[in-house]
Amino acid sequence: MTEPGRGTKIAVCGAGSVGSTVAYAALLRGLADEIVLYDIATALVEAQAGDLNDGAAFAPPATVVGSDDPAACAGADVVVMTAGARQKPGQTRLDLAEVNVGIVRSVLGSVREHAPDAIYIIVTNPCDVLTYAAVGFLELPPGRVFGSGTVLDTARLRYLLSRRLHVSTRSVHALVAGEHGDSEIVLWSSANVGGVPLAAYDVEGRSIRASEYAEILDTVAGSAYKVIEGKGATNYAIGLAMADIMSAVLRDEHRFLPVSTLFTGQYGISDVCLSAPCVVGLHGAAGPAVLPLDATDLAGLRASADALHHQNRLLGLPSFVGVGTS
Ligand SMILES: NC(=O)C1=CN([C@@H]2O[C@H](COP(=O)(O)OP(=O)(O)OC[C@H]3O[C@@H](n4cnc5c(N)ncnc54)[C@H](O)[C@@H]3O)[C@@H](O)[C@H]2O)C=CC1
Ligand SMILES: CC(=O)C(=O)O
Repeated sequence: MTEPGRGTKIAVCGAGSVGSTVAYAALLRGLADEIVLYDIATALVEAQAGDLNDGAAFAPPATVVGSDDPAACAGADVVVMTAGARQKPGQTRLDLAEVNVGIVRSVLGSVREHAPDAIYIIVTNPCDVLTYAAVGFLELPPGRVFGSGTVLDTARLRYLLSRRLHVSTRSVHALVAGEHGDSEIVLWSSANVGGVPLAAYDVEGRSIRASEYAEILDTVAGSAYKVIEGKGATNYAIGLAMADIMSAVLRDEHRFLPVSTLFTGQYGISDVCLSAPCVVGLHGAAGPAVLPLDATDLAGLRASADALHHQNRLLGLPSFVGVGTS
């Protein structure tokens, strides 16, 4: 592992709820020496950076810069894309696709000129569609462009299962895969608690029955809708999730994380970005790894891929298989 925060630079595009919370979480974790917030809203981005710098006495040493100039992202090791429209109550993530494809293309098109060697992580929704688009137009090897994917959804699932089973979230090993959105699935066949397969887990009368799976998935997939209904946006959990992903990159942790990457035949899925566990480190995201799934999980993953594939075609995104794979 590399030392954290030695000459490292993170650039966060978009200084709204998500971008500012990602910067805050990165600051508290001591992930970089310099954190740049870039946004077209000049007053907002300067205010967010000023507010974060005012907390310097309480965090590991780092400088936060706020700028409306993409050149401020020059030399970044990691670029996090959060700029763009967010869901209004009742909207799905896919409803944002058309407007956000244009924003991601214009923002990352200019940032790439200044940060050609960075790892690019897409958070803006719909995360998988935008990751697919970005893999194409950034023309970088696919592993250097990936989406935050279902890392957040997986955290939501682990939290929910941990409450029901009265165990630490850290002892729950269960993954959400597929779309970061309505067609996501839980990989029930590989879920375990403290090494015990979830289906066989029964401690102090606490267990999860297969009959509860659908309701648990609904709760996990509905989590963002509920938060957005109440406060207009989600920001804290994605901020923490992004700090974890950036730590895996900058500290070269080689961690398995369910991030969104271009599939090239894994699970019989090609030419679409969605989440399955990938090894994340300084190189970006390698994979996805192919887990032994049962027929139900495999069918669910393929159905999620089909939904995203359909969306990519509706948007007229060209097929990018073979681009930047060297
Ligand atoms: N992947 C995930 O797990 C999650 C994704 N999101 C997504 O993150 C995105 C951002 O959400 P919020 O921060 O809540 O929205 P927000 O509205 O608070 O912030 C968006 C920011 O983007 C900036 N922006 C817009 N166009 C720009 C451009 N062309 N260049 C530079 N900056 C530009 C705006 O000025 C604004 O400050 C949304 O698409 C949301 O759906 C949110 C939570 C979780
Ligand atoms: C908004 C969103 O994508 C989430 O919180 O999952």
